[in-house]
Amino acid sequence: MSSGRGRTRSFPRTSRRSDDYTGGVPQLRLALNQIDSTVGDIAGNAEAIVHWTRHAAGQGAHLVAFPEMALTGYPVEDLALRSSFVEASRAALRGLARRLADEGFGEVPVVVGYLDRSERAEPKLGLPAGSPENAAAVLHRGEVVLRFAKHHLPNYGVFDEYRYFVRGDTMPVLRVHGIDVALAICEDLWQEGGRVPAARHARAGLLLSVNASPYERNKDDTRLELVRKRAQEAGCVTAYLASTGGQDELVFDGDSIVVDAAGEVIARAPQFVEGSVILDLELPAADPEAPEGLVNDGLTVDRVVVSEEPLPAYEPELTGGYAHRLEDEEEVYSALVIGLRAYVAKNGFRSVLVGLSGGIDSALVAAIACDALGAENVYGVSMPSKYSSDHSRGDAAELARRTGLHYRTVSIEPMFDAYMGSLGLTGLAEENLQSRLRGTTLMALSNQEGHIVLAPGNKSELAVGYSTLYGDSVGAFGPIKDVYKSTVFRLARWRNRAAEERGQTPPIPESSISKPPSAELRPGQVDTDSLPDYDTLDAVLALYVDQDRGREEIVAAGYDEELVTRTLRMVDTAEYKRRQYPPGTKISAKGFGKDRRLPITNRWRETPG
Ligand SMILES: Nc1ncnc2c1ncn2[C@@H]1O[C@H](COP(=O)(O)OP(=O)(O)OC[C@H]2O[C@@H]([n+]3cccc(C(=O)O)c3)[C@H](O)[C@@H]2O)[C@@H](O)[C@H]1O
Ligand SMILES: Nc1ncnc2c1ncn2[C@@H]1O[C@H](COP(=O)(O)OP(=O)(O)OP(=O)(O)O)[C@@H](O)[C@H]1O
Ligand SMILES: NC(=O)CC[C@H](N)C(=O)O
Repeated sequence: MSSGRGRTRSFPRTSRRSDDYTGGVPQLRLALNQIDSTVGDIAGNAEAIVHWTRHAAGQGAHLVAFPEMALTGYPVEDLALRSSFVEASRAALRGLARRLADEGFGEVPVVVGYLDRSERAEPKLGLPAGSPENAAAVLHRGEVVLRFAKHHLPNYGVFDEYRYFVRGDTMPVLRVHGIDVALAICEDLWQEGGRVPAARHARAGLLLSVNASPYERNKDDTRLELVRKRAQEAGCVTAYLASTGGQDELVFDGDSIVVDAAGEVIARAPQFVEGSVILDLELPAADPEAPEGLVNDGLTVDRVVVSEEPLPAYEPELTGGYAHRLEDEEEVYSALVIGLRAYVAKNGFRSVLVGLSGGIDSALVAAIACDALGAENVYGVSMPSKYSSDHSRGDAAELARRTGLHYRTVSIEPMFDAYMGSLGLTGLAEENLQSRLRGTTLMALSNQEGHIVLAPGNKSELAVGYSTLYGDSVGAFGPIKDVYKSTVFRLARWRNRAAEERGQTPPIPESSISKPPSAELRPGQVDTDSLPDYDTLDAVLALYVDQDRGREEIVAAGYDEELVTRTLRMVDTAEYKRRQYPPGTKISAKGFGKDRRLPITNRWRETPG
């Protein structure tokens, strides 16, 4: 499913009308379609491409672009290894070219990312000829007139592109209305060398990069600086087309950028919103002396001319604009909303179920779910035991009242008594039984009613193993699994503040935010009985988990030696639990999952000395 198919949204833009406009320079109206594709839904994605091309053509665009692998969705992971999928992508691309022409858009070149296969082998990566390519093509007059593969492949963090793809060795250049447009795919901009300097050597008038760049906190600033730097290196206007939406743990945050040759921003699209940036550019005419053949870094120019004649001069109207930027908490919160919404919708569900303890984690998860899906699709269950405090029950009910989510109470006491009568458990076994009865209750209701269960664990808890296996860790999706507890507090406060500013009821009860966190599995239990305070814990975890610093370094950074040793040990011994945790939205550079891969069986310990 690609959202927004039914409606078409153009981002706000400023219009400039200049009386002294003389015209006569090569011009282009460029449409960057910041769309949300769904992995594997080739037909649905093709439909979206037609829809947005229709919109762009209706706005008079001369060149239309779609993100990296827009036709297949991104990342396709091991689907790339299945030739049936690769062939379906190739066939769909040809079909799309014909369809666009049949619908009357054949004259407008359309750049589309898709999955292809290579004639060439990549022996260094062990990839034979016929292996997949992360490719893009230009469709024009019913034909695929130019195709190319990503040159630089990302092979770090969540990316494994050496595992799949043969890299491209051409410098694709599309001549449209007498302007040379150099083309690139995502990582081509992130690494030094390759297509950026090649675009300069090829004397391109515009560098157009199609991307699928997963969201991480603060990455928008990094991207902006990157695009500005690359534009200066390429020596031409640079358009960076981003995708939007969510795919499993990844969120694509939009924020397409166009900068001039000096790196000054011409246009910046909204974050997290599907839509189209359409703008008029005045660009240098193609250089008749522009080189052919090998230009740079083993890249050979592959130039295709779709139209040599410059356009009759027209007055530029769509001259860019700068979309409103989200503040840090709003940005992270939006990513969490988009991630959950995409997961639920793209997996064919409508509603979610969450255990409401009255605590901040489940309250934040419920608030995110209400924003993502509407309160009418969120089901909360209070499952008190004999250790549940009155305020916990009250806070859970208050959350339901504030948000309007469906709410019910299921006491776990009779089940607990039945188990205790049969098994006679004590200590930790008795504590965890309560959590497991809640997990079983949620899964039973999920089976019965068809909602997916949300696991409310945060990154701090996941790091130290502070959750019960098959208890509060059950679920389909963990919306805040990459959010440290200290950020959980900030997000909850931000969400309430945002509601107040909009004249709405803050969703999260104040006492859920202000009371000391507790698992309430035994009388009077609070998290700080077994864990350091969350600010200190999170600071140590940020060094160990996110930055891979060793024990000595963390102690040298000023943290108590015993605390560091204990924390690191907890992290190390919880790997088995994390591996069994549901997927959840990534917001950091190192989320638990593909970003951080550690052996479960592992005797290495960051011990003193
Ligand atoms: N390497 C390994 N590979 C596979 N399994 C391994 C294992 N090491 C232990 N195990 C197994 O794991 C199980 C122990 O794990 P588990 O049953 O989860 O129990 P455990 O981790 O021992 O205890 C749960 C902890 O989480 C806390 N908690 C629970 C619930 C909610 C919250 C909260 O505030 O959110 C906190 C609770 O207070 C307690 O400290 C045992 O069956 C053990 O055999
Ligand atoms: N009484 C309860 N009723 C319903 N669900 C519960 C209850 N107690 C715990 N849970 C579920 O188990 C999860 C773990 O909760 P717990 O109270 O152990 O600690 P927590 O990690 O501090 O979470 P929270 O901040 O949501 O309380 C909760 O988020 C909630 O989904
Ligand atoms: N799809 C890609 O090539 C993405 C890689 C790039 N470094 C990014 O995170 O944006």
